[in-house]
Amino acid sequence: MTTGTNSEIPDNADQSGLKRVGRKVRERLAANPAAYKVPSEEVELYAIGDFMTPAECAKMMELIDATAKPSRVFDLEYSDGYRTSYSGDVDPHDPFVKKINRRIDDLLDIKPEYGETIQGQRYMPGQEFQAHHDWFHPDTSYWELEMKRGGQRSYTAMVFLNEVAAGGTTDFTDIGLSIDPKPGVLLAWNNADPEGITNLKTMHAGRPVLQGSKYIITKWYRTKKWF
Ligand SMILES: O=C(O)CCC(=O)C(=O)O
Ligand SMILES: [Fe+2]
Repeated sequence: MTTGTNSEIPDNADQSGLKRVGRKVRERLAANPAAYKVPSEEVELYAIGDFMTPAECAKMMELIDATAKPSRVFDLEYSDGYRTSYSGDVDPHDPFVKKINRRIDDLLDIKPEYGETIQGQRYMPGQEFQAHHDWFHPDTSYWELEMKRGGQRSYTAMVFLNEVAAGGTTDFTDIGLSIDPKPGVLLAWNNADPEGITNLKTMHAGRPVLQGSKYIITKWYRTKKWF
């Protein structure tokens, strides 16, 4: 991994971009009394309560259901054992989705063009998203392509849309933090450390839903224009 201090070394790991986005979000959220910084030395993580109203959560869940194929066979075929939830893009041109999208951009003060489209996820009992990092690992087949189409994933924003009867917590497995889904709550975390180095400690999982269902939206930001 390069440090970016020597201009002859290309910043392949996107350190300067990650550092820049991280700083900007930090400044923005520090000035927002509604943003609660989750106490951790290792991961920069914030929670914002009531980011979406109950009516907005209900509407988003309807959109997720509308894009989700109801068939269980489809779900089984879709699943790769790693992320077993239904997952799909909600229509980015839908005026309501656009409104929520703009609100997240504004909350974090990240350029709208850095943002990937909002993803909806629906977990039924037994479904989960096993421990992973949202940032791209350099040893993967898609790393080079992704670096060219927006750079590294800088920030993650995620909103819980409903109360889960049992299970479905979001666990940051390396720092021993477990977060209960609370409708309307937005979580946002920096995938890098303040120096712009991708942070191993951001390892997290969507634990299996045991009872009921779990709906969330996720939005990932890059360090450059995403396309
Ligand atoms: O479902 C969760 O709690 C985690 C989702 C997640 O990690 C993601 O969408 O990247
Ligand atoms: Fe994730």
